[in-house]
Amino acid sequence: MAEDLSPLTDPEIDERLRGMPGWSRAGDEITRTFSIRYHGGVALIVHVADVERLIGHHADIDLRWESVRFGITTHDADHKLTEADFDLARRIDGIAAAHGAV
Ligand SMILES: C[C@H](O)[C@H](O)[C@H]1CNC2=NC(N)=NC(=O)C2=N1
Repeated sequence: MAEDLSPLTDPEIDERLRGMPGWSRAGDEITRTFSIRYHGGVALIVHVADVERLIGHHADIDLRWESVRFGITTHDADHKLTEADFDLARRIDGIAAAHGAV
């Protein structure tokens, strides 16, 4: 899938985050932590991984007993933030909601 991997500017990043409650910027990645009990988190990750494989964009994922943290940046853009990161984040929000993660 041809995608625009040009790094976003700080104002563009801030503008996108304003419409994505729960997500925040940590350096050159965006991150969100969902509360969900362990086995729910495993199922959530499997679902997210399926979508990541389809879109060719992957998050760093931290699975714990009561939470799952996603961190996203674009490796191919020298680990800068691009539109692909926000696209994946929006997809994760929809999947997490379907799994009852908050
Ligand atoms: C060939 C493969 O699609 C690319 O290496 C993809 C894989 N997943 C990726 N994930 C992320 N987060 N950034 C990338 O630049 C990236 N590139």
